[in-house]
Amino acid sequence: MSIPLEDYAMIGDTRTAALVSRSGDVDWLCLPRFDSPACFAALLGGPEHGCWSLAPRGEGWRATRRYVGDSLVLETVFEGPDGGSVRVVDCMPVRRHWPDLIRRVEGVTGRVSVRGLFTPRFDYGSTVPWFRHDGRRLHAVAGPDHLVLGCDLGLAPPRDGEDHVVTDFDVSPGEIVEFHLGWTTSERRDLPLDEPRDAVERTREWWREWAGRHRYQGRYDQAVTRSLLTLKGLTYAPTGGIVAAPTTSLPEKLGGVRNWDYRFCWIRDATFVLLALLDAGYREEARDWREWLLRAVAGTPEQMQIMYGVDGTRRLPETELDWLPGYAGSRPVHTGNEATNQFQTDVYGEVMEAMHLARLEGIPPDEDAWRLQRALMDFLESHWQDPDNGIWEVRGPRRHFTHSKMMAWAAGDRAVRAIEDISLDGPLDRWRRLRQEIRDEVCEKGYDPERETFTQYYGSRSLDASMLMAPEIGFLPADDPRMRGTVRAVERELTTDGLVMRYTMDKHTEQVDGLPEGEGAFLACTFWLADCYVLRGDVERGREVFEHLLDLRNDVGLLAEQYDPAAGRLMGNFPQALSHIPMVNTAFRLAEHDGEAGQRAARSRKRPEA
Ligand SMILES: OC[C@H]1O[C@H](O[C@H]2O[C@H](CO)[C@@H](O)[C@H](O)[C@H]2O)[C@H](O)[C@@H](O)[C@@H]1O
Repeated sequence: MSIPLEDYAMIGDTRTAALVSRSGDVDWLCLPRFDSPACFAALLGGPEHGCWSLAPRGEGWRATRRYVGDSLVLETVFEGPDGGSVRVVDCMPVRRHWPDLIRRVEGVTGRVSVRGLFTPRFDYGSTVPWFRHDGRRLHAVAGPDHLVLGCDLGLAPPRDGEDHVVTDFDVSPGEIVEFHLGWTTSERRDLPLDEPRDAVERTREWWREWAGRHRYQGRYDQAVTRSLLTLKGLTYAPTGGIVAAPTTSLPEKLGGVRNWDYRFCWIRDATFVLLALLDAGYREEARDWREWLLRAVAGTPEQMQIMYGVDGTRRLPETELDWLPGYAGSRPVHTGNEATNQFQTDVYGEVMEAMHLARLEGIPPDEDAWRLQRALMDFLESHWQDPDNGIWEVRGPRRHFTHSKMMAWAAGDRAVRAIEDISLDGPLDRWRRLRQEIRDEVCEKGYDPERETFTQYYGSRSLDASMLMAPEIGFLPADDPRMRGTVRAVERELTTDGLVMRYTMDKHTEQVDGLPEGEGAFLACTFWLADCYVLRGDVERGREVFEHLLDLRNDVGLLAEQYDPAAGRLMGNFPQALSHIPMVNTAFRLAEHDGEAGQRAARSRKRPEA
């Protein structure tokens, strides 16, 4: 049985990220960037697929861990049955040149025997490297990759016939042993590794300074700060792109086939991150993301994709890694994502919203931005009536998804507002008419008056929790009877143990999404339900849902995409931006009601039209 996702923590350097387990194993790390092949892939198999463990020897050790202050520096304390204890500090210095990972072991009490077991496997666990010892450091090389491992104790080369490196040592109180792992390309013979001692402190300080700049002030400060740090950790600094999660193929159902690669930039997810960061006051990241977007989508609007690689790469072919058994046996394991080629109307609304808010927030204008927006509107005017794959990226036939049309309305609305509020130049009357036409159609075809709810797609009886976003985007106020009815329907038909499934799962599901049914409750949808309560004035009910979600975070404050209420486990890729974004949003919303924070971005002042 695989290690529960709850047992993992993320460390990262804003270019890639590693998952470290509670028992001291680095089980996932892609180098040099998020979407590179993993050199430690035990997460999706076993230690033989790449793992670096560092922990006290023997049985009976109890681990407690935390991030050191507001940082991505992880500290795990192991306490032994005989009173001995040792602290392991893990971090990835925010990168200047080469990616590196530091693991520091500190003796706390007693004399403790520690074992390091270094088993790199390149290309997602498939390639055993050649090891070389240069008298000081250990080198593991294969194909394009070269890992360099240093340790102030010195390291022995692997023993004959062995393809891993064992380091046994003892530490007493106050003693420190540091390991420093760097990556470079294989043609380089060596790597100038930084002096690690103060790298840990510098890394901690870098994150502390970043976290200290947000403007949330309220009772959920710790949760908000951790979510913001996680979102920053999912940012690819060189380009401003933001990945949906640092992992691939963590299943939406244990043993299931819904296993996808999330190490890419979805326009939708990245826009939501941007809005949360803007709310929190991070304008630099917002500006970088806007620049990334403008570069990524450059070209004709017909060619705009719903996701790109971190550097704007367009082709992300979906392939199976058939040698990996998968997390808890969940196969296939994928790299790349076929959803790249889908048509999803909502992204036009998200781009229009992001650009509009960036302006309202005073992000310095970019002359290409409005030109791009006008081109997108031209495209949307003749394509909003096309069926699409929807927010959930169904792999079944395209349909008229109600959420997609609502987001087309949002695109029209932001285009109109850009002219009305900011005096940009455009066909105001035409866009006003378009906006009205879409609204009328959605309210007629996407709403079931008999059941008093918006439905998943025109004419269907299925429900979809994405409808809960209608008040947030300004389509209808939360206390509109149609929204109240939709909330009742979601409570009745999509909610299990207080958590919301994203859409109706029944015998028709496979026809709609093209995949066998079965997955956990979708955490972002549950936050959206909380938002609906708060927005219509049921603040305590919203708070209850929010605090229930807070309880699902693991001990270091991280959430996956989904939660399986029956198994009591986090499911899906981890940690997931789409879950941490609404954590920030809902906390801001509650803070406004509590009178705790009045400085949220302009977005909160926007009120839906009836
Ligand atoms: O469930 C099928 C789809 O699942 C993935 O998409 C989900 O994750 C995306 C990234 O967070 C999110 O934007 C989308 O709304 C989610 O449904 C997967 O990437 C798709 O390939 C898959 O069809």
